[in-house]
Amino acid sequence: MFFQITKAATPLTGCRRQLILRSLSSSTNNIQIEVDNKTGFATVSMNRPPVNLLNLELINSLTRSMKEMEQNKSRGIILTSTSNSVFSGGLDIKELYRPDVQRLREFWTAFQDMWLAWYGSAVPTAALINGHSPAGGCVLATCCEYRVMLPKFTIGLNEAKFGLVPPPVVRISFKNVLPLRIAELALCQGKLFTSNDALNIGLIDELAKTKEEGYEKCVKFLQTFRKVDPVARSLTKQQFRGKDLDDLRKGKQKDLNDFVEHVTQDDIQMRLGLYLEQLHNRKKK
Ligand SMILES: CC/C=C\C/C=C\C/C=C\C=C\CC(=O)SCCNC(=O)CCNC(=O)[C@H](O)C(C)(C)COP(=O)(O)OP(=O)(O)OC[C@H]1O[C@@H](n2cnc3c(N)ncnc32)[C@H](O)[C@@H]1OP(=O)(O)O
Repeated sequence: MFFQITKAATPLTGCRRQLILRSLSSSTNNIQIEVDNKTGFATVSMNRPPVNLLNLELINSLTRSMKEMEQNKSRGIILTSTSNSVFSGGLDIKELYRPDVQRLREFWTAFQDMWLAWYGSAVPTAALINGHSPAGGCVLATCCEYRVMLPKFTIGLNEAKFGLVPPPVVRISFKNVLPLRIAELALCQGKLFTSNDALNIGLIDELAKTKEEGYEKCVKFLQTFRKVDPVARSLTKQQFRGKDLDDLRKGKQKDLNDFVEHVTQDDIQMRLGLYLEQLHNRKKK
């Protein structure tokens, strides 16, 4: 059992009573889970300040949360973050830079497993994108079935901008949401879309002015399945996503080997080092 249950009012929905489930599995408390008493929907909030970078521990917590909620027969999940300005800053590049190869392998295997768990989840999912969502953040959002985003943030796959080739597991869910031509162009350009542009191309489904409004829109989406048989719903989703999931399951080892080979190249290490430096110095200029 990973979670302890306590009752509390939630910052998300004012005075509505919710069950707050806190992860006990991780000493870092990098995920918070709240279950709405009324709807039975769970809100999973990434909580790794300052910008919810996906390191090995956060990735594992996300996978475990999904498995736990599936076992508990959750009726719907809303993925968001505790930050006011960032949904997730994507992969923690420190995991990729000058890596211990054993940990790098563990890291990428964990990322593959997280993607399989969220993209293939039996439970309906919605992303409440309450901040910037580049790269790995966009992957998580596109694994969900519906996306509601707050204004004036950015979302997209920007890997090409800093010299990385997005691996299949990064591309697939993006391709599942967008027309192929738009997806191809955006990936080749390493483009980050503003919330408005993301709405216009269909990368997100709705805009919301506030987190509370976004939450209500996600709830409304999840409620569209209220009268649908959950097994039929889940099997239908599997029919759409099954090939993508099978391809990764079958190609997992090759994908891992390609990833490690690519990331550990001298040229890629140099680019990663420069990018980290650039991020660190961004605000000093
Ligand atoms: C054949 C092919 C086979 C294999 C292919 C192999 C490899 C491809 C592999 C990888 C795929 C990767 C997907 C990814 O997710 S890569 C990560 C991409 N993420 C980004 O580019 C986001 C960068 N960050 C930002 O733009 C901003 O930080 C922000 C908009 C998310 C938030 O801005 P803020 O102003 O709120 O916060 P900052 O001050 O900028 O950041 C705080 C702190 O965090 C550091 N940081 C930010 N992002 C990262 C990161 N992704 N990794 C590591 N560190 C990061 C930043 O430097 C600050 O730290 P310091 O205060 O400077 O110490």
